Amino acid sequence: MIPSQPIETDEKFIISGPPEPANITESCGSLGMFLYKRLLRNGDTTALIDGVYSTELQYLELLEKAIRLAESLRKHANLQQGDVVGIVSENRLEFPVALYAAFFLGAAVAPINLTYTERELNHALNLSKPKVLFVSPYSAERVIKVAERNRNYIERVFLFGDENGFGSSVTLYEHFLAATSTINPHTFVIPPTNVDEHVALILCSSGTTGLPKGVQLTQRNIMASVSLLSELEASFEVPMVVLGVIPWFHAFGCLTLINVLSNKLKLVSLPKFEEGLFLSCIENYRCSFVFVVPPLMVFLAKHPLVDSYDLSCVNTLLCGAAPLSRETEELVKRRIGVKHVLQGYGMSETTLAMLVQTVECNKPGSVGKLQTGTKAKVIDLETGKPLGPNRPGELCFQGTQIMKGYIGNDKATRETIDQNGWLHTGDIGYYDEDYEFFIIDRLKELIKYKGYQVPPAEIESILLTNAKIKDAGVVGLPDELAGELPLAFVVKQPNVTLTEEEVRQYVAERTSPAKRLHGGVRFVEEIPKNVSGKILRRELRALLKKPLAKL
Ligand SMILES: Nc1ncnc2c1ncn2[C@@H]1O[C@H](COP(=O)(O)OP(=O)(O)OP(=O)(O)O)[C@@H](O)[C@H]1O
Ligand SMILES: O=C(O)[C@H]1CSC(c2nc3ccc(O)cc3s2)=N1
Ligand SMILES: [Mg+2]
Repeated sequence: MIPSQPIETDEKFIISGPPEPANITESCGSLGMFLYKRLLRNGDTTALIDGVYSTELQYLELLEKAIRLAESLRKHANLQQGDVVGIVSENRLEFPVALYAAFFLGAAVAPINLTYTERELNHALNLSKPKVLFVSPYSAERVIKVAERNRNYIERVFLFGDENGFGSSVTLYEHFLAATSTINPHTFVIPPTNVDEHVALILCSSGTTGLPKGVQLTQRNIMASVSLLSELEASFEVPMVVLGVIPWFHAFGCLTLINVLSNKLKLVSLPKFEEGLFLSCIENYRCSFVFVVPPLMVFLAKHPLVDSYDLSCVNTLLCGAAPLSRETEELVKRRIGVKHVLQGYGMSETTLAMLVQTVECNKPGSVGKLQTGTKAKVIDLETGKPLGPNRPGELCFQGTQIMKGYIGNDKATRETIDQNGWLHTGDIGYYDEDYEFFIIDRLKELIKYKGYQVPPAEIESILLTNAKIKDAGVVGLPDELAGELPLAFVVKQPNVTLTEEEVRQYVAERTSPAKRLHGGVRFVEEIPKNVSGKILRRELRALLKKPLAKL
């Protein structure tokens, strides 16, 4: 039977981003040389400012310290190309020195969350098996305990800061750095590598849907991601002073740090998010560009403290890592007068953003268009066939930012990257006729109500528009008849009265029947989230199993 319509070829619905800038990597031969050249080019301008102590690091100082540390690691810690360096620390000026020293030696870096418990630290360290560890005083006690149990691969522990309260089990980073005070940065040899094979970063995914995975990013992945800010920078009318509060042990923060340092920008670092410190840092250092995650946008939209600071210096907020509603975006724009809120979408597995809005393309609620050197398709959840515009399905990507694979877990790698090199994200979204993408939610987290697939993020965004609600998290309450019932955990604003019926009514007036809170409302003190701003819905589902507190 001859089809009445031309059969839609798969190729028709493969979307390609702009070509990658010419020979971005060929001329360097290694990530180390690529980064070395950019630090050298940036000269003695300020690279980093510690937002708490106001100490500064110039680009050439960073280069000289990183080279000296690399030489010390090579000479006195026997660190070689292909070894792994662990960094368990908050954002502080020694972090990029250790990061770049490892890159100059052709070693891989495993940044690890310093707030991890001993159990989590043990899991993360056994993924990457670092030969040497750099630790912050804030995490040293726990890390040293775990390191002592893993001396079969951890040979040295270096301590940031200027006091060593841990005896001979650690070496002060400052003393180790001083061990080679005379090295000439211009004579240090950075070995060539195979940029496509050589692992540069081993990142822990956020652990939102289970135990964090060890995501291996190659040197090419990192180099390919650097173009993100160079393109954005070109379109900004003000010099970019970037606030770095996103943790550098996470993909979003670490790759943003490398992006900033590769594009001659100035980064003000904060060790963690504290409301007053965050706002005073923006005001004091006149930060014009702030990377944020949605909880920080909700803070800027709703917290009274924001009115006590002058944030008129902020030109652009660049938000990602979790769903951001257009309502929250509008509230922030109106309240602090920021010129641009640009969303982006990425995964640890995609190095940095795959999709990012620009000044020219930023429809409300969209996460923007495809990055350079990247292809995308949206596939039907049943058939796996690529879909056309405005048809929701699973987002899949190919390109120079796609990870090498999960360390020590070929099975999980094969389940994520298919035999044609497509990375299956597990995220549901669509693209419109202008090829701007919209994220709906995670496949794993959709609530199945009577055959409908209800995205929790959509109900959460509606709840956040209620002035009496400070935060919200929505999950499915298991139900024999319906499958699951949408249920909201709600944090009230201080000193407000709000009843369950009011909340149910508020949502019912704004949604179709399937998306209403058939499972009810639970008032809680806070919504559990990880440091990259994602709601830990598995912890909310665990609360459902606990008996309701007696009234
Ligand atoms: N702009 C965005 N809008 C909605 N979701 C986003 C956005 N950016 C990132 N995400 C979510 O974050 C996920 C990537 O996060 P990350 O790699 O840090 O680990 P995770 O997927 O949260 O945790 P794990 O893989 O360990 O369960 C994406 O798969 C997507 O679900
Ligand atoms: O979701 C995550 O955990 C991380 C992995 S990297 C990433 C993002 N990267 C960018 C870069 C620019 C931007 O505007 C948003 C994001 S989200 N998200
Ligand atoms: Mg994930």
